Amino acid sequence: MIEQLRKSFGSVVAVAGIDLTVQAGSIFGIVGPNGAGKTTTLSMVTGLLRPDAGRILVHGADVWNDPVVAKRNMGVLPDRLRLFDRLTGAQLLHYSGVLRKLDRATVRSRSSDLAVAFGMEDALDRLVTDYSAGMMKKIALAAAMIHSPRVLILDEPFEAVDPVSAANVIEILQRYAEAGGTVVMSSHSMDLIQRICDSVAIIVRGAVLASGTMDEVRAGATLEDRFVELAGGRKAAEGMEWLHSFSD
Ligand SMILES: Nc1ncnc2c1ncn2[C@@H]1O[C@H](COP(=O)(O)OP(=O)(O)OP(=O)(O)O)[C@@H](O)[C@H]1O
Repeated sequence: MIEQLRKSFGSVVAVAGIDLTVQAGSIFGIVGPNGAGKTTTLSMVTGLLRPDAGRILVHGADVWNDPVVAKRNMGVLPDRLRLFDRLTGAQLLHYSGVLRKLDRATVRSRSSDLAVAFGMEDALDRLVTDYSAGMMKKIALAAAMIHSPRVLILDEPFEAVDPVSAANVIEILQRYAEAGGTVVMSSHSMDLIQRICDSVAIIVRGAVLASGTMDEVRAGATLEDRFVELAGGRKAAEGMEWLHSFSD
């Protein structure tokens, strides 16, 4: 649950008083135009960025007053991946599990399950720094899941991920939610959010313009149409004639 969350960077108001309630066992999507405040919101929710005001409760624990308990319940895929990329994929999963107090045997068996699920069996012995963008995303996602948290907070989880891997990840997330896990994810893919999320919030200029179940927010239209309508519509491609005048 997020209550009256606010954050400014100098004169830029990134998050202007956001309230959201996410039901346990649901997949909740956050969508919004570039610069709307999605990453800033998720960074505050995961304890990476201190809010100017507001409160975030994760299964009853306040992220900023009771961080150890709140963070125990969370698996996080941050926006800009800052991975320990001089490790191999296997080592990264190992340390992610051990830091979460899993024993070595559990880490080993979960790592191999995750490698199969994410199609990364052949990559685990290679350095993460040599991975492609999509592979980095997948290993970071695997690392976020290894301790079986109650809540997964995923910033753009499908960016750069190929369609087969994305389908596998979607199935994993759906089964996780059916078992009672909660997923909060941001994405620019309207089709994907519409297809897999139970509930959604549309954030524009740091404020929630619509939130609720997918059907409530869509209100008979597609999510993409509602998004474009609320985000201020499309700009006509006028005044760019120079682009068609080819400089050669
Ligand atoms: N560390 C920072 N310092 C200064 N301004 C910031 C910082 N982080 C974000 N902002 C500003 O806050 C606003 C919201 O940014 P944010 O990254 O949350 O947007 P977003 O919705 O995640 O966008 P995108 O879809 O492009 O990832 C933007 O105007 C951005 O320039």
